[in-house]
Amino acid sequence: MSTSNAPSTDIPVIDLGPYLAGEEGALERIALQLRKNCETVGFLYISNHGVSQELIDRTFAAAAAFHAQPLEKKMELKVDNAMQGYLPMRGSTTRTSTINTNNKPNENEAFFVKGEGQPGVTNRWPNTPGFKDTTQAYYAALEALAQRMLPLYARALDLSADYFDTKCDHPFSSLRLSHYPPVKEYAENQFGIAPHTDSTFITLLAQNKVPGLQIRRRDGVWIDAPVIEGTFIVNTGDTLHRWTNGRFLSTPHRAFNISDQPRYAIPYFFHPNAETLIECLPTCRVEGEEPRFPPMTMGDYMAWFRGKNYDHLRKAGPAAAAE
Ligand SMILES: O=C(O)CCC(=O)C(=O)O
Ligand SMILES: [Fe+2]
Repeated sequence: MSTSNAPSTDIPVIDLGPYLAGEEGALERIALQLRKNCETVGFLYISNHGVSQELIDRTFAAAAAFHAQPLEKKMELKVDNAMQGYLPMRGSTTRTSTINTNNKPNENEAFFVKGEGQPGVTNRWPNTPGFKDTTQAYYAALEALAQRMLPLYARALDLSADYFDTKCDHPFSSLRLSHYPPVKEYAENQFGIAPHTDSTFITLLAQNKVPGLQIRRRDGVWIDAPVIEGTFIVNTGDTLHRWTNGRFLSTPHRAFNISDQPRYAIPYFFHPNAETLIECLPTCRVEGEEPRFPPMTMGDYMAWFRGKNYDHLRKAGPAAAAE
């Protein structure tokens, strides 16, 4: 594994407290901080976000308990065409990545929880104690947080504060509970999760006790993502990148586990509604130029993304991924 010794980039922590408390002027002030970060890094840290450490810890524990089960038990909930359920070890290869030619499967397994009421979704739950209650509470807390952040993104883009609200009021999101077993030595071009940018509007990633996440700076150097207790990492994804005509950056990242213990990650992937059209925002058009990305609904974009990256959908063909 090619870790670097480069010093970590100075990524400021954005304190959401004043905004969440409704303090006057906080929306505009924090929106400006957000804009600066998204135009230069696309990988930010938020503190005072209102999600309890107890719930975060419980969700990590739910991930650990699920993955500790025998394989046959996990396979009873094998991932379906709506991407709900258990994705077996090496069940994905990140082929949509524009930053690396990923040709080896990711050395992780995962369980996906989807929002109830999403097209084609019926969540199936494992019997591990408290799993459903914990993951649903976590899902709901992070969905609410992501939605609270929408006015910040809207103002950062000089749009009315409620611009994204109706476009993201039944989000096409998911919670992923990943397990990366320790790997002493990764093969050439093999990773816990291969270099990629997320498909999302934003991803909310709880801090991990086991290191392994790296981000690629704009100068091409990979650095260990700083671990800052009490913060979430907020990662701009490709949906927001496309929507802003490339103005907001989606930062390349990857993960390994070279520790001697299992590593779990619990990213919440926030997407707009399936039917929302992702088309160059009015404030991001460049005079006299065509937008950089063709318009696409969120649902179509995700069908393309999933059909490429997840083996069971790749084998089933495009119709299955669009379900
Ligand atoms: O394992 C991590 O820390 C990051 C996971 C990730 O980037 C992803 O699941 O998209
Ligand atoms: Fe990611």
